[in-house]
Amino acid sequence: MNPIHIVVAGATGRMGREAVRMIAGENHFKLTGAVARTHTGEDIGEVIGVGGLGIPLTDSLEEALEQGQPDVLIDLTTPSQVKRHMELAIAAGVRPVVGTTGLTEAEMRELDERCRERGIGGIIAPNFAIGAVLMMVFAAKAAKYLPDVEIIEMHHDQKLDAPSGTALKTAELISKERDEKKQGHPKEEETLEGARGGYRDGFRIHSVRLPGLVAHQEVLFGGPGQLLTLRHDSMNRESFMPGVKLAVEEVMKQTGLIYGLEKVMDL
Ligand SMILES: NC(=O)C1=CN([C@@H]2O[C@H](COP(=O)(O)OP(=O)(O)OC[C@H]3O[C@@H](n4cnc5c(N)ncnc54)[C@H](OP(=O)(O)O)[C@@H]3O)[C@@H](O)[C@H]2O)C=CC1
Ligand SMILES: O=C(O)C1=N[C@H](C(=O)O)C[C@H](O)C1
Repeated sequence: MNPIHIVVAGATGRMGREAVRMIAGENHFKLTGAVARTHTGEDIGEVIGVGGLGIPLTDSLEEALEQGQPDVLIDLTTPSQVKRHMELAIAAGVRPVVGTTGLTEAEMRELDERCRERGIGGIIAPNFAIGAVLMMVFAAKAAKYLPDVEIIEMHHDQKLDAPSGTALKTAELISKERDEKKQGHPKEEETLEGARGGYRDGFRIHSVRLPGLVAHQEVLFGGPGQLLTLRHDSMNRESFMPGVKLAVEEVMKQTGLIYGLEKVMDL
């Protein structure tokens, strides 16, 4: 079997360097390019401390796509770059596997059309940690029977977007399972702006940012006399790699853009 050729955008970042390590450790994956704004020309393996991989960093995804002829782009960059990267990849017939958060629903619809026109698959996974995907799916099931819910997501203080992609995806899955319901007291008033969090389909999402955190989420359900708490913790970025590997394997079999890893899992 030919290995799947992969370019990583954001290869020097917290997630990107884990992805490069994961690819280097899999016989059926081959790294063909690495993109970041810094360290141009340096070997990505040397930059992340795993020894030479023979892949120089470039600051141009266009160049990495042309030279490496990859099958898959793994994008782990920033909300401001991800759409342009996906457009470039799809136009070149390269399947995007995207962990970068911050794309709007309208942007995802447009990118889905582009994938279909090109006859290729793409996967956007707001969270690659298998445990986090299970938490989201379990939350949707719980919401059917315990419709009063609030989400608390907690991340490191370098995160650019709030709420997290995981919280938004959890909210979307919950909203599909329960009728819109306005929670809390009808006369409730905030005496401190933002105290009740962001409002979405009748419920609240709260974002915490602190040094020391990695990626954590609690989904709290309340009913008369009872509470159910679903919680997931990523202790490090290695936790996301089995999901990245699964997404790369699955994207080769799909057509159109898939939003959420649960759609390629047997759940
Ligand atoms: N789906 C999931 O499971 C997960 C998703 N994420 C998401 O992944 C993304 C990356 O997170 P994280 O690794 O923590 O971020 P980092 O800030 O650590 O890394 C960002 C990477 O993107 C590169 N980059 C930034 N701007 C550009 C640009 N204009 N062109 C090319 N490369 C660029 C940076 O390169 P340089 O250093 O040279 O600037 C760096 O390599 C975020 O959106 C985050 O929310 C994070 C964890 C899990
Ligand atoms: O920025 C992060 O770190 C993470 N981002 C994703 C999100 O927004 O949900 C996934 C994970 O929570 C880590």
